[in-house]
Amino acid sequence: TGSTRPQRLLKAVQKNASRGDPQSVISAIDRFCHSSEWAMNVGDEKGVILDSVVCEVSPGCALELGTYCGYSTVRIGRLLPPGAKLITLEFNPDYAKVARQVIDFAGLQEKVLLVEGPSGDLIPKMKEQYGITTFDLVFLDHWKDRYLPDTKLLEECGLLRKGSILLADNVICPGTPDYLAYVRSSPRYESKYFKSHLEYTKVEDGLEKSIFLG
Ligand SMILES: O=C(NCCc1nnc(-c2ccc3[nH]cnc3c2)[nH]1)c1cc(-c2ccc(F)cc2)cc(O)c1O
Ligand SMILES: [Mg+2]
Repeated sequence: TGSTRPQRLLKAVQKNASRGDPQSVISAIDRFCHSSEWAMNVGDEKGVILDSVVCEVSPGCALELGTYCGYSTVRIGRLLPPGAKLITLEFNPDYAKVARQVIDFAGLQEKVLLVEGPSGDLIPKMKEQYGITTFDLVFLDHWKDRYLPDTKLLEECGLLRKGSILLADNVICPGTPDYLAYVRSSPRYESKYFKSHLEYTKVEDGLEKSIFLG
């Protein structure tokens, strides 16, 4: 049987990147997506905005919802301060299998914990199972209809503190209208839109950065 797109993306990393060099992994995936097959990574243009927020927050503890092939996991992981941790949740076992190999190839396995399962079940277990108090940064990039329920779940589980940053991908395309309305209208968030484009295309998309006010 044929390979899947994530498997072909992984082959491109193994062929064109250097083991232990996260930037070469990022470049290999971007080259693959620009010149061979589109894939739903946050991409190079929105990736620069993601990088700037990660550097600004310099999180001791970060959460990613939606690993896919691990592209944004590597982008975030390579910028974490020493001793910091990134937990990334993935529902699809085939995506997780590829992502683990991409994260390992980049040499970031000590900083990143990939957990398989549905976010709705895993978020309430974060404190007891992974010893999390609160997340300094949350990157939302999973199913677009899960952004709002999972944000409410993070609030209810006491996983956000005054100043925690939520950064959401795809708020225009495919779009997350209920999430956007919530963070932009709630007095508990200060929200800002970063206009960009859907990865590897000219279609409009953007990231929404929301500060939890407690
Ligand atoms: O669906 C997306 N991303 C989500 C994948 C995923 N990868 N993992 C999950 C998961 C879902 C539950 C989960 N529960 C716990 N972990 C979970 C992970 N979902 C996505 C789609 C597009 C896109 C745009 C235009 C198009 F024409 C077609 C597609 C662009 C993007 O940047 C995306 O991020
Ligand atoms: Mg996305």
